[in-house]
Formats: sequence, structure tokens, C-alpha cells
Amino acid sequence: MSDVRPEPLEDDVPIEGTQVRYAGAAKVRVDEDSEYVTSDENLLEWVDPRDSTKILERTVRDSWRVLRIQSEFVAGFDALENVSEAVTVFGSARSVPGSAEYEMGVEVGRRLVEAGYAVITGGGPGAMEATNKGAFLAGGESIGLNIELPFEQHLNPYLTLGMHFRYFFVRKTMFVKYAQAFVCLPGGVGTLDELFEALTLVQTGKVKRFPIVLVGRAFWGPLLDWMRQVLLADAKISPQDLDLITVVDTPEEAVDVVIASGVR
Ligand SMILES: C/C(=C\CNc1ncnc2c1ncn2[C@@H]1O[C@H](COP(=O)(O)O)[C@@H](O)[C@H]1O)CO
Repeated sequence: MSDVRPEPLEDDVPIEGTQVRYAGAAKVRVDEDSEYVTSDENLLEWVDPRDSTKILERTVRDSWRVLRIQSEFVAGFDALENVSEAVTVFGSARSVPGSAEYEMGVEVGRRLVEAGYAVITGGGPGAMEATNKGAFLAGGESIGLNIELPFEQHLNPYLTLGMHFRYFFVRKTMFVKYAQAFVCLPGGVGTLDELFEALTLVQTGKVKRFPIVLVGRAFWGPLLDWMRQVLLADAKISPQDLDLITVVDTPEEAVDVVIASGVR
């Protein structure tokens, strides 16, 4: 596999004292230290109904925000409607390039493409970049769905299609709707959130025939042990819920599980 770094989709000229950031679909250059409030933060902010000076926030702004949310769904559906069979891969934003963990992501991306799948990630750094890199260099469809965050945010350069979302929940819909399976590489809170959202959707029958594969027994094993020893023992889950997750050690095994599940 060639290791040539492709031209990034994003290529901002650095100017001292400034930073480039997204505001929804728009890209703007702002002061380096300017405070930034994300769309998710605005949406989720509680406005005291007893405070009459905030009536504008409570009524007009939230109502109009719905149209922005709607437009984000439309943009996502439009951009992704032609995606062929795909697997969404989650994993740490902090996996370091060149580390074994990063290389595992590269191999997952490559093997998924070789098995005929498009690859979808969060479009950011770390395991997301690694997986996109493997998919991109293998000549496959490599999709990154990025998210507006309170700090500078870039799409990784290994994408054939990149999108930038304001709202976490809109982006999460795309992760599920356009994929036939989830693969989770080692990760932190974001990865756990994505894993458990997927698991809830499968457990409650909202999505069907949707393999969830965790790569790295040493990393994921203790979580599964806890689910068994605490959640199952305390009757918070059913024994069959544990069957919804498959833990493997290698990218090869992970892709084999996806293929064997027959999802297409
Ligand atoms: C913290 C750093 C970058 C953050 N950038 C992200 N870009 C895109 N998607 C992200 C980012 N951070 C989290 N995510 C999503 O959550 C998962 C990773 O979170 P974790 O807490 O690192 O496990 C990932 O799958 C994304 O969908 C470094 O500068």
C-alpha cells in the first residue's frame, strides 16, 4: 500500500492570530482566542421560563433553529443517498499516527474496502483518520462525517466525501442510516457513546441485522466483563443482549464477522 499523503480536502493558509472554523456549512476565519459557542450548546441551553427578558430565545430562536436542523438532515440525506454498502467505524480521536492502535485502524479501513464496503467515520483525527487512510489508499469510498466542536476542527485528508455537521444527533442518524454494521476501535467517551447508542438501537429493534464488532480484546474485555458481572447479574440486561456484541482481536477477524453476518 502506498503511503503518499493525499491533498487534504481542507487546506487553510495559516495566518497568525486567527483560526479557521466552521459555522455549519460556512467556513469562517476568526480571532484565535475568540470564544465559540457551538450549535449543540445553543440548542441544549436551558432558558429560564420565568425570565421575561429571554422570551426571544425561548420562542423565536428555538423555532427557527428547527429549520436549520431540518436543513442539516436534508444535506446529509442528499450527500449520502448514493453510498453503497458501508460500515461505520468509531474509535479514539487521540490514537497517535504510527502507533499499533492507529495501524489497526488503517488495516480495518483497508480490509473493509477490499471486502466491498464503503467506510464511514467521524472524519476527525486519530482512529478516524487511520480508518479513512486505509480505505482511501485501498481505493475505496472513504467518508468522514465531522462535527462542530468548541475548538478548531478539521476533516482528515483521507476522504472521498467529507461533511461537517452542527448537531451531534443529526450526524449520528447518518452513521446508522448509511451503514450495515459498526466496528469500534479502542476509544474514550465519544466512542462509548456511539457504541451504546448503536447497542440500544439494536436491542430495541430499531435497526435489525446490525453487527457490532469491538476490536481489541485487552481493551474491550473488561467492559464486557462489567456488563456480564454487573448489568446481567443485576438483571439490567438480558443474556441475549450480550450476544449483540462481538469482541475480536484483529482487523481481519472484525471484517470476517461483518462478512459472515451477511449484511449487504
Ligand atoms: C480530541 C481531538 C479531536 C476531536 N475531534 C473529533 N472530530 C470528529 N469526531 C470526534 C472528535 N472527537 C470525538 N469524536 C467522535 O467521538 C468518537 C471519538 O471520541 P473519543 O472520546 O476520542 O473516543 C469518534 O468516533 C467521533 O465520532 C484531538 O485533537
